Amino acid sequence: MIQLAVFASGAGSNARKIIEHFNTGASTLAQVSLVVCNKPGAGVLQVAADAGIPTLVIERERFLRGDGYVPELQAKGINFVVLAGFLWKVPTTLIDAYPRKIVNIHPALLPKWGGKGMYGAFVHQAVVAAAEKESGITIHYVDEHYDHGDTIFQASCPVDASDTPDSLAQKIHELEHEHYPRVIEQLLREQG
Ligand SMILES: Nc1nc2c(c(=O)[nH]1)N[C@@H](CN(C=O)c1ccc(C(=O)N[C@@H](CCC(=O)O)C(=O)O)cc1)CN2
Ligand SMILES: NCC(=O)N[C@@H]1O[C@H](COP(=O)([O-])[O-])[C@@H](O)[C@H]1O
Repeated sequence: MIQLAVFASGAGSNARKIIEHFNTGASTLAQVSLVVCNKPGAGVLQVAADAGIPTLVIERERFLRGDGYVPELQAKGINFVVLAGFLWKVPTTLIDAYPRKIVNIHPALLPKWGGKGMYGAFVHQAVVAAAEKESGITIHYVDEHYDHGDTIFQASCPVDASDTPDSLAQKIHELEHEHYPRVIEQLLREQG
């Protein structure tokens, strides 16, 4: 069975949906066996604890300029890494250890509204301020740059004149929860 590590920094609603998909019998292909977080006290740590999944809280210097915690991931038999609201740049040490095995979800239709500083509410604020007519999600491979890796999947939603960053965030979360677990499963099947 494929062992997934989910990396997250915040509330963990996507992590929860991914855990529900892979760890409650819906999938025999893979399981989430580790949740990695860079923010002590983040909600995703409670999501993991509630699901009985081990957690690893990482430190900035070692992650960004050290070994990227690759030894820990390998010791736990991790085969594939899923970023779900993780807010640090993944270093090349980790990318090189998991080629085409690290994916991310971005809450906009890349290549627009991506890059450094474009995360969480900042994305929705920019999209609404620009009076975009649509937004959506992008699931992509992770390379050494922010939001630059090959696109795997996109889904869109309308942005109405009445939308606020919060109402748009709600629409985006619904798209994420609907598609991310299924896209991961499909990708794992295709990779074989
Ligand atoms: N090597 C890569 N690492 C990461 C990617 C990626 O595509 N390649 N995606 C991000 C997720 N992300 C957008 O989807 C993203 C997250 C955070 C930032 C950002 O600007 N972060 C701040 C720090 C924020 C904090 O520490 O609280 C920064 O770098 O100054 C941009 C995009 C995950 N990693
Ligand atoms: N650029 C990265 C980024 O903004 N990621 C976004 O962080 C949120 C995490 O929510 P969650 O903690 O409830 O899953 C998600 O909307 C995800 O797309």
